[in-house]
Amino acid sequence: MMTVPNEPKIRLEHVGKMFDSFVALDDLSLDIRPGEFLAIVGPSGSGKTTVLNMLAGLDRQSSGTILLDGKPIAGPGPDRGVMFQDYALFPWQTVRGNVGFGLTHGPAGAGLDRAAREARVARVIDLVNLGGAEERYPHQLSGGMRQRVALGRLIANEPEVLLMDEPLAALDAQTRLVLQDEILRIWRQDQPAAERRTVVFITHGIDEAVYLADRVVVLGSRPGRLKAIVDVDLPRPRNEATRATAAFADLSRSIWELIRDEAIRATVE
Ligand SMILES: Nc1ncnc2c1ncn2[C@@H]1O[C@H](COP(=O)(O)OP(=O)(O)OP(=O)(O)O)[C@@H](O)[C@H]1O
Repeated sequence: MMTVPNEPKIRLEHVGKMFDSFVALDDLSLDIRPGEFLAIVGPSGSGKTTVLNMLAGLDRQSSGTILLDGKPIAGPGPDRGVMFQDYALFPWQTVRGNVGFGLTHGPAGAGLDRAAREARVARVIDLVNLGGAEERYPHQLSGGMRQRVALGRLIANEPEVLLMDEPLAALDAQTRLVLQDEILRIWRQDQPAAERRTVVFITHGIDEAVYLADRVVVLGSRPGRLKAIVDVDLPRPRNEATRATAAFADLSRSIWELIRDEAIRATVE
């Protein structure tokens, strides 16, 4: 990886985003550290997806600067992988075909011969616990399995930065908990930060943000703006016991208090 120690992986400096005269995001400055798991929470309309789209290079800020490894983001690139809530799998491709799609058809596979690509796909399928389902098609999979495929496709390309927009929101509560642990394992929470990828993870779930993240960025709305950055100093590796601690409950409550009024307002307007 190109990461320079002590330099931020991503730096946002006074970033603003307008849609015509509507301010979707106002003056956001934030450093994201290499290997960090950063969660973003905030009420509906606070600009979470707008931030992620700009980091992905799918949209451009109206003002300010966004640097990745010290260089301005000019568009999408293989150094960043994106996963959405309803990440559309290719229905005509099997699990193996979907996981390997970026390697076969995208820049991530350049320089890998067929055997190397197949070996990587097999390793990733194992990693996301889809062994035995390689030849199944998306319509033959549960929602949880489909998001595993999407996760596999994301990491098969080995991007340095994972950008995830509510990837677990469509799943039932139990499956979501299982996949949270999978994401932490894949992120290598038991390894030093230098061994990890950088993750930016948007969620509506405050508990989910606290369970997963090193820091939680809390955005406010109207206009979208930074409200607080909360350090989550819960020890790693985290597991079921983590959720039962008083520290976990305290952190979740304090984040909820930060967004409660706006979240309630967002439901009645
Ligand atoms: N292409 C667009 N054109 C006009 N307005 C937009 C566009 N994209 C987003 N917005 C507006 O910008 C604001 C921020 O949107 P964004 O999707 O980033 O919020 P969010 O925090 O991700 O919301 P949610 O939690 O509902 O997904 C919203 O008020 C939205 O309506």
